[in-house]
Formats: sequence, structure tokens, C-alpha cells
Amino acid sequence: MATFEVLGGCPMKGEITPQGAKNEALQILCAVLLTPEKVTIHNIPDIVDVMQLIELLGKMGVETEKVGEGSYSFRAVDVDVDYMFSPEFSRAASRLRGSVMMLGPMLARFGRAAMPKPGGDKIGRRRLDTHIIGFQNLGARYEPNEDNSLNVLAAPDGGLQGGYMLLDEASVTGTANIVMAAVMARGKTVIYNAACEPYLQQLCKMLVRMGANITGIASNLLTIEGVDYLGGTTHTMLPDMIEVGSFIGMAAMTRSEITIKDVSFDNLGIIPTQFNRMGIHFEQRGDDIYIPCHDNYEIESFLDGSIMTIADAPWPGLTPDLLSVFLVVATQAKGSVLIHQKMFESRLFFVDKLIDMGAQIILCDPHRATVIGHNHQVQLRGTRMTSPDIRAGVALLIAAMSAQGRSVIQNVEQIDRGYQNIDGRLNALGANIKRIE
Ligand SMILES: CC(=O)N[C@H]1[C@@H](OP(=O)(O)OP(=O)(O)OC[C@H]2O[C@@H](n3ccc(=O)[nH]c3=O)[C@H](O)[C@@H]2O)O[C@H](CO)[C@@H](O)[C@@H]1O
Ligand SMILES: C=C(OP(=O)(O)O)C(=O)O
Repeated sequence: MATFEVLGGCPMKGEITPQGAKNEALQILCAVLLTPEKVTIHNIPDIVDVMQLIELLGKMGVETEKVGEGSYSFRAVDVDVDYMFSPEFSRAASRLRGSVMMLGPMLARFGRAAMPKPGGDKIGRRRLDTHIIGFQNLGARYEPNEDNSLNVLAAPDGGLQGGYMLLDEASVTGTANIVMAAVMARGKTVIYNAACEPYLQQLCKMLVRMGANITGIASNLLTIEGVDYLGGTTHTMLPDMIEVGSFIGMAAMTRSEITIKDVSFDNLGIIPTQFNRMGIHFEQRGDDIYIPCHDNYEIESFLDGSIMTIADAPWPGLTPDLLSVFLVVATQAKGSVLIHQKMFESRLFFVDKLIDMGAQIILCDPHRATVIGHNHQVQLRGTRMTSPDIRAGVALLIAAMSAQGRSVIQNVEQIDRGYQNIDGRLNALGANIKRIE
């Protein structure tokens, strides 16, 4: 088990560049299965989940070649469809969530596909209904195996057929999966209540460059006219907005002065405003964000004077992946906030550790926590903890970096799933994080 030893109280100074976006990479990599032609992708983050997906593509017969730092070329000429039905595939695919998005392209191009229950963060129920019902709306047959351990899908004779669908929820991976299935279906597909985060916009734009016909990109109403064939392309991943948000929170809480380079500000949506409402202010300098040292920051109240709520919502609402960061940052703010994690029911339990460290938090129920900030009057105390998921892991790292004394964070494999060389990059700015096992 990998472990970090963190010495708190070391403010950072300097510049940091966000990695390519994890959740975009997972969609884009699955899309290479849609064409036998070469697809070259730049700004691929070197993180565990993404590398596992590239390895999985290789095992399926996709030729993969590293062509530069963070750049790979792919050619899906001889794809071994049967491999998807093997126990070896199941073992590898169930290690990450993103593998689920192989279903759509495989169904579109080869007419059949299989997937075990995907992995990813254990943060509550993560059902696949939206994906499967979407495929069924395109005429696919859904045949789970006897013990329900494998989701098997088959296209009808003549291939998938476009249709209208209103998604039961704006699932991110579900929308990506259905879009990738529909681009080569016969006729027109209309997807209403589609997720529309920048990652999905990036996927759709890439598919259009490959020859797909998609309108409504960036909205929740996508219209797709099926085409017979998609060709190769080149694509560059956006910077990871969750990393950008994590660095903003980290800087404020540790009283650091940092510049986050090339953030693609226009694609950050409501994230900057939400930090502003926490009393964290920064300057946009071109496409960089400069965060001055914050002696303190005060959470705004709502206009009627009531306590602010920070809640997640489908894009363009606030991503759930940053709520753990907002929560930990609030522990040293002036004022109080209610953190409401609406989407996932097991993502707030890490607050026990923050309470052990001296934070004032009331876990109201699995979805809601009230945080009463210390306004830096009381420092958190270093402690020993375990990272339960990627984002809680980073929240604990932020807590440890701001705390008095030494902390130990175990299971940092969870953090490594989503953050590239996080210890090395933060140490370069003055943090004190040692990887000890
Ligand atoms: C690999 C990847 O891209 N993972 C992201 C993706 O996961 P993923 O695509 O798995 O998440 P979904 O968008 O399907 O749903 C997430 C959860 O939110 C609930 N839900 C979803 C939509 C909705 O309108 N209402 C609602 O309550 C779902 O029931 C589910 O419990 O999107 C999540 C939501 O942004 C992020 O946390 C994950 O980091
Ligand atoms: C929940 C996340 O990832 P995944 O969907 O891959 O588990 C995340 O990135 O915060």
C-alpha cells in the first residue's frame, strides 16, 4: 500500500500546470475503437486509470504507440471482440469506471460487446441503467449472464437503429456511451437530458472531426445523423478542471501564492465563482489563474442572510468531484457552509478524519455536512488516515498540508488514480510530502 508522509505548514510558491483531464481522457480513449484509422491524442495524463485503459485497448488488439510525452497514436484495425467476453478482460475492466465506455463503440462497430460491473470510486450506487436503456433505444438486445456479472449487448440484424430518447438522468459516462453507439447507427438519434460537460463537448467535437454528424453540442439536446464510417483524427485533451479546483483550494487553505498555468478558464464553468463565494479570490491572467496568499477567507451568506449551501448538480452546475475539496477548505474559512452531495451517498464519510484532526463538522446524513470554519484560529492536527477515494484523498492531503505536524495518508493509490505525480509536483512548489512505501 503506497503511503504519504506529509509535514504540514509549508506554504507553496510558484507555478503549476494542470494535467490533461482524466475524465475526458477516458471517453476519448474509448472512441479510438470506432475507426480502423490512426487517431493521435495529446495531453494524456500519466495516471493509473488512464494507463490501465490504454493497456486494455492494447490487449483488445488496438495498436498503441507512445509518440511523445503525453501523446499516443492508436489504430484499431484487428480488434478482438471475443476478448471482451474473457475473464481476463473482466478483471482488467472492473478496475476502473472509464472502461464502461467501450460498450458504445464496440456495439456500433462490431455489433456486440460485454462489460463486467465497472470499477472506479466506491462512492455509492453507480448504476448503468441509463447506458443500457439508451442502447436498447437504439435496438440493442441486453442479455446479462446468469449471475449478472457480465452485461452483454448485441445489435439487431442490420445494425443499431437511431431513435428518440429522454435519458432518466444526465449521466456523464452514459451520454458518452450512447453518443458513441449512435454515431454509426442507421438514421437519426435524438438524446434529450444529455450530459453536456466540456468533456462531452470535446468527445462530440472529436467525433465530428472523424466524420460524425452531431448537432446541439454543449446543450442537453443532441441530434445525431448516423454515418457508415468514421476516420482518423488528432485530439488534444483539456486541462483537468478538477485538478485546477483542487489546486485553488489547496493554495487558499495552505496560505500559498501560486499560479495555475493554462487552465482553459472558459471551460471551468461555475467553479471559479463558487470559490469566490467561499471568499477565495484570484486573478485571471490570460489563461492562467494567480492566487495570492490568503491570510483568511470568509464564506458569503445567501442574500437573505441564511447559511450558504454548496451542492453538486449536472453541468453547468457544480461537479460533485470538487465537493470534498470545498468541504476541507471550509474548515479554515470564516463562517459556515452546508455541503450537500446530492449525487453520491458515500462520499462524505471521510469527514470523520477531519473531525479527528480538529475540524468542526456535523455530518447531518450521508449526503450533507455542515462545516463551521476555524478562520485559522485553530490549526488542524496531523494524524494517520487512509484515502477512501480519489477526491476525498486529495481533500485529506490538503488537510494534512495545512495541519500542524506530521500526517500519514495510506492507500494513496486512490489519489494516483487521478492525479499525476502529485507529490513531486507539489514538492517542487515547497510542499513536504514523502512517498514512504
Ligand atoms: C469516469 C467519469 O467520467 N466519472 C465521472 C462520471 O461518473 P458517472 O458517469 O459514472 O456518473 P453519472 O453521471 O452516471 O452519475 C453519477 C451519480 O449521480 C447521480 N445523478 C446523475 C445525473 C443526474 O442528473 N442526477 C443524479 O442524481 C447518478 O444516479 C449517480 O449516482 O460523472 C460523475 C458525475 O459528474 C463524476 O463524479 C465522475 O467522476
Ligand atoms: C469519481 C471519480 O472517478 P471515477 O468515476 O473514475 O470513479 C472522480 O474522478 O472523482
